[in-house]
Amino acid sequence: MSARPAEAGKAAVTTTAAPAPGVPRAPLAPLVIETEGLTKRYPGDRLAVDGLDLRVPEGSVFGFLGPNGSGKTTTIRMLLGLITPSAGRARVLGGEMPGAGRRVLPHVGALIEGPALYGFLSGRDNLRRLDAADPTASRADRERRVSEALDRVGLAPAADRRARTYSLGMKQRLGLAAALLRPRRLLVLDEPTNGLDPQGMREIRVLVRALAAEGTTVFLSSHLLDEIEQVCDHVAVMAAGRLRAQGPVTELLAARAARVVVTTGDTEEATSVLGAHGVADVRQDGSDRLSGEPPAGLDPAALNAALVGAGVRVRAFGTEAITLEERFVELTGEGFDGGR
Ligand SMILES: Nc1ncnc2c1ncn2[C@@H]1O[C@H](COP(=O)(O)OP(=O)(O)OP(=O)(O)O)[C@@H](O)[C@H]1O
Repeated sequence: MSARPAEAGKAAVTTTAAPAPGVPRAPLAPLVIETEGLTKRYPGDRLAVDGLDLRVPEGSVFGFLGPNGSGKTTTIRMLLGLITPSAGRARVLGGEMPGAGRRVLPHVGALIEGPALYGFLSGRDNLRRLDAADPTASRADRERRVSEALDRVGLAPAADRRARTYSLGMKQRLGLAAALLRPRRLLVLDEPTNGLDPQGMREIRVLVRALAAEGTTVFLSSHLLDEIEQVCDHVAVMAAGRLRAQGPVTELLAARAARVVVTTGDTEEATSVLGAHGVADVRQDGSDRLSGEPPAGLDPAALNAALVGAGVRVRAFGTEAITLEERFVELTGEGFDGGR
């Protein structure tokens, strides 16, 4: 028998890079989602998710990023016990899914593939109906719960309009209100801003941030890098059913050296000096601008001195941090729709 949700995941920890000697390790957050070798093979031998080891720390806003078809929805369906894995295991709030679903799922709010709403009912009546379908929700408090959930997502002014008159963003927010009818430890949102205009996207982002600030862990899938950059502190990158990287966004960027950038008219000579010092992937970005990846441990100042020493007339020299977008393209081998 696994631990109760309230105690869930206490033994599990996130793995982070080892601290420098003498630097105390930061306390590690318990995990709210942890999978091991999670795999889904659909009939016809289509491997949608392949050996996924996912670790989602409590309190994080965790971005599950990957191009369309990379296995995000399939993973979410397995996490929520909607489909059975072909292999591996998934633990959510300390409970093994799908077996622990009854105990775990009341603590998990989910929004997948758009909310199931009745267009002819008002937003408020939709929530009343959903609340009434929850056997653990007391009737006496229903009106209060429904009003609070509508307030939460900023829909109180439109609460008594029919849902079919709502914009897509309002419908998404109503779906979120449904997920928030009771307090949740974890919110799982599958592409929550899909199809929304910039205003609708902003509304969802504000809500996600507010929920995270209250301590709810938010697991959010997206194929939009922009969205992940703006709200998430942790990220996992999927491509073709496999996990390419995961961890705090800052660590993911730090794992890769900045590029050196040299501005000079002597591009040929500079290219050969850079090459001789092990700078890889040297690119000429303009008529007088070169950039490349320095080897680990190479002091940029020494490289600058070497260029000058070789007679290269250096007009500017510096390093340039890699962007999240460049890092993800590297990890997945595919471009992302930046949503810009
Ligand atoms: N029920 C199914 N039967 C067979 N193949 C499926 C099924 N559902 C998904 N797939 C396939 O599994 C792969 C992963 O799909 P999935 O929907 O999990 O990806 P995704 O990253 O969520 O993409 P999207 O954002 O487009 O939904 C795709 O190749 C998809 O065609």
